[in-house]
Amino acid sequence: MSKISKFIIGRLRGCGYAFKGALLLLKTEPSIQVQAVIAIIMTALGFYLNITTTEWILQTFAIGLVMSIEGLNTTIEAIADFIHPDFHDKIGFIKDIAAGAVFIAAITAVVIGCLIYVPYLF
Ligand SMILES: Nc1ncnc2c1ncn2[C@@H]1O[C@H](COP(=O)(O)OP(=O)(O)OP(=O)(O)O)[C@@H](O)[C@H]1O
Repeated sequence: MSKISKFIIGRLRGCGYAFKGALLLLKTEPSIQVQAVIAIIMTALGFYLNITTTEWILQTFAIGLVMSIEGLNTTIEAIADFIHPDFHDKIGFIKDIAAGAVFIAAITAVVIGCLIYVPYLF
């Protein structure tokens, strides 16, 4: 097999694992499930109010930002629980700052949502 074929097959396999990981997140993580439902509602609202292309870009970016950081937060929690299943201040700190990153992304998404939708609704 040529070098280029091996490279392409490797990348495709990597995409498969990543897709499997995204499905695992959606199937097992309640926070991601809630965010996915909110994303569907916001997408429906976007179509209903016929938002502009720029607004679609911002909304899509905000949804992707929150869900991907939530995925990383879940990963950090899983690693923390695996390497140190018992209570430890440092594990608490690690989990808290990971959750803090999700909070920052979520606030950013709410601000973007308000900037897009407030002018349409009021
Ligand atoms: N092993 C631990 N040692 C110290 N504090 C912990 C530990 N596990 C959890 N905590 C504290 O409890 C908080 C919640 O942790 P947990 O792992 O339940 O996160 P969660 O956001 O509720 O998770 P989930 O995504 O499963 O709902 C952490 O942010 C941390 O403050």
